[in-house]
Amino acid sequence: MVSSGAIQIPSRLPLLLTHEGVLLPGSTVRFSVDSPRNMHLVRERLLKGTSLKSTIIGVIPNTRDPEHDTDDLPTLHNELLFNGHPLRHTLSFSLCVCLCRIGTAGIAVQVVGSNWPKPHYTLLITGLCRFSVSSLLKERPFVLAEVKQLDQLERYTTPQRDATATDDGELGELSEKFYQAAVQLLGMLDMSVPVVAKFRRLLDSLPRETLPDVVASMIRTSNKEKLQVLDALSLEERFKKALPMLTRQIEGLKLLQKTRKMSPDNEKRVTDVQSLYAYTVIYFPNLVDRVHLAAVSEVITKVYCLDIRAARTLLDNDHYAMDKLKRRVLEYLAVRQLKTSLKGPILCFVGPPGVGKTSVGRSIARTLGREFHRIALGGVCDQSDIRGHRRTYVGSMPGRIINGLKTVGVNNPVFLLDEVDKLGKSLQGDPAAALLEVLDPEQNHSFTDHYLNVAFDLSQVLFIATANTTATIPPALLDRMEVLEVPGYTQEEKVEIAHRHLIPNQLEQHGLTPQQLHIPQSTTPDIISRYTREAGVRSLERKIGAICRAVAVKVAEVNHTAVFDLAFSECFAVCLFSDKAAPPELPIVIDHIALKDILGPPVFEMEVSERLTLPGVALGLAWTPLGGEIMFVEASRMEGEGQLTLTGQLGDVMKESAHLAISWLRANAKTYQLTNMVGGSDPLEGTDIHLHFPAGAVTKDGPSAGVTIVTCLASLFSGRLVRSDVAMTGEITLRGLVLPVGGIKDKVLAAHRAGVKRVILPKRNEKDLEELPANVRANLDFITATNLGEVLNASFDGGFPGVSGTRAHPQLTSKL
Ligand SMILES: Nc1ncnc2c1ncn2[C@@H]1O[C@H](COP(=O)(O)OP(=O)(O)OP(=O)(O)O)[C@@H](O)[C@H]1O
Repeated sequence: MVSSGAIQIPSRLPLLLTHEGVLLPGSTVRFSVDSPRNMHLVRERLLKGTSLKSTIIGVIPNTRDPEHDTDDLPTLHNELLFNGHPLRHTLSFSLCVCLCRIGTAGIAVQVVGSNWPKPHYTLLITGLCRFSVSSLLKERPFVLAEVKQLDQLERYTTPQRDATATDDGELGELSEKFYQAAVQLLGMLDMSVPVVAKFRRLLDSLPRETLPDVVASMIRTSNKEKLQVLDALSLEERFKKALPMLTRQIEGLKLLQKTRKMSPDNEKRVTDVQSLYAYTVIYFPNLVDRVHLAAVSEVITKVYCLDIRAARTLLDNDHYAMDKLKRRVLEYLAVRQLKTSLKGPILCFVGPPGVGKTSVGRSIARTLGREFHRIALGGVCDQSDIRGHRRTYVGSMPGRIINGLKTVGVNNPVFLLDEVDKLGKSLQGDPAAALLEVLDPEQNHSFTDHYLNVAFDLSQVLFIATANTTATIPPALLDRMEVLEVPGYTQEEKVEIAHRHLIPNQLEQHGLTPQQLHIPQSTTPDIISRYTREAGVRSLERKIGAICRAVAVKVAEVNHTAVFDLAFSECFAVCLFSDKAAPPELPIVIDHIALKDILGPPVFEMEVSERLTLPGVALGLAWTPLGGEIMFVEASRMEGEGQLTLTGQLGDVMKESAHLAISWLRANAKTYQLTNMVGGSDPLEGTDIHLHFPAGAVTKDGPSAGVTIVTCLASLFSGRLVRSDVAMTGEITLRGLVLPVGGIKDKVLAAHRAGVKRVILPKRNEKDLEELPANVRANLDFITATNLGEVLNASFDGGFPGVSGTRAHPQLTSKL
């Protein structure tokens, strides 16, 4: 059997020396790999290679004890000739043994790595054809050999004359006998089992000459018997070796059926296909596709081998802080590694803009060694954006999922579904409904894009979603995701992020070096507090970019002058060889004055204390999808008829909170000695009240401003100033209770950013404080309140009249 024809395996193959299982052409076998040579082969050939060719390897069965396949084997100088060629290498004993064997060239269709219980890989290999080793080219780090193909590959791919069909001699007889025996075996099995039915169909379409290999790999045979089939180079001999094995299997099944018939309640046909098909997955149709694919596509499937320690280091190197998120991401990756499956919850990172959600997604892809693709979902309101258009439309095209796969060119990328909370809806359907199918691991193995109109397997794609808030994510979609909250950063964290990541990145992007621009650690807090007000670090990054641009101009000017001082030839050399501007003598240091020159006058001032200088102003804390915010509440009163005016774009819930606050204050006016303009005990008598929430263009809603409105009005009616360093949040009831609210972490971070010293919050929110960074907890004084009396007492210096003594609870002082 000499190889001829179009389809050839590579003439040089890396060899996998296996101790378990024998790979026969046409079968698929799972091999566990842990010896040093084989591990090298997987890492350097299968995982690094990107072409289909690099997934073809030679499998040489080695029946020796695996323990002996170590690198310190005794080596022999091999002077054997093999197929007429001298073997020029010094070979280990095990290699000499292996060399005498025939092997099977196969395609690695899957590589799965694990570190538990020890580092190893599991390979799924589909056998293509026999080969013999002509000469060894190298022994380390893995064995590479010059090989000679022994079987033709075309027999699987092109309908051609069957070598045995026309043979009237012994071979024809043998092959017919073998075929009939195979039909008999299948007849004894349960056809309702898909793999049996599939094999029955294949039996007629396969060339007879392939049957011994296929059948021997499927029936119960020992490795020794399979080796005999592998070693049989003549077809006749192969039939002769495999036929007794097949007959034995039939006899065994007959016996089994007989014993089952003897017990009346067990008359069903043999369905124990599992025992018969111990190693086998029939792969012929795939094989045909794969061999053809070799000519057109270089895309292969790589399953990661993930090292959790390396993943941790990578995530730590890329991102400062975010400990909780990083821990959860590592847990998620570790579980996937142990399960070696991709099914699992879809992670959804929820947090304000610029806190690193997208960049963590990018790091995960790097950690897994996969392609990364971001799909922006903001404003998508047509389901064909996800699923594609039907081809009947002019200008139709595939959806974003299929387009993304086309862009990355592999079927297992990390897809970041950015801003799932901003999906729209329109007459053209609901894109969220299409996403349901994409994100459901039970359904997405057969995702159908309207444009392609064939099912596509998305189960290898790792989806990660990001959002600013969960409130607007459709519930069915949210249900399929595991939400990981990413809160904003404290000032100290931002300083660290700036110096570890943002400044070096911006220097790099602007072609500057630390020798040219230096932003001292003492300047960064000023950039953060005076020029940005955000939960994340995106504006901070922009400001640093602006500083870099300004400095780049200076550096370029200096260089220009310097270049003119040079002789022409030197000048030419500078132009040729310097891709970065030459450093000026001293780095340009950005101090407070330089900062003002470059960025202009400060955009934000520490305005809290200045604005709380009149009675009738209080500071609240609000949550928005952009993070926490401080929120002033102002009240004024004038002669009138008890009217309440509310301004500042308030929602219904907030308006109701204002009415509640007024009702509670009127009901408790005597206790707290609150008066109207003429000194009467009903604060609203002959008085109009105007409540305003500044930043009038921004819509505000929610119940959490309740305590702030009460405090603001109490200040107005009593004429006393609210403490200038206090901010508060909490819902109120008509009876004066303080109820818990959401977003505490973001709100407290906002208070901390604004320089507030005391935060009043509902008692039932005390547990949320544990999630705050230690330095924030240490810098703030937390007062937890169960009723409005406690809130008022903590908001005014020296407590609030009427409640002191009776309502000043010792627990008002935080124990944190
Ligand atoms: N903890 C961090 N360590 C280092 N860099 C960070 C960190 N957090 C954010 N960054 C940097 O801030 C920038 C903005 O981050 P990114 O684009 O990931 O934000 P995002 O949360 O996805 O925002 P959006 O919701 O607007 O998409 C990036 O350059 C990122 O590298």
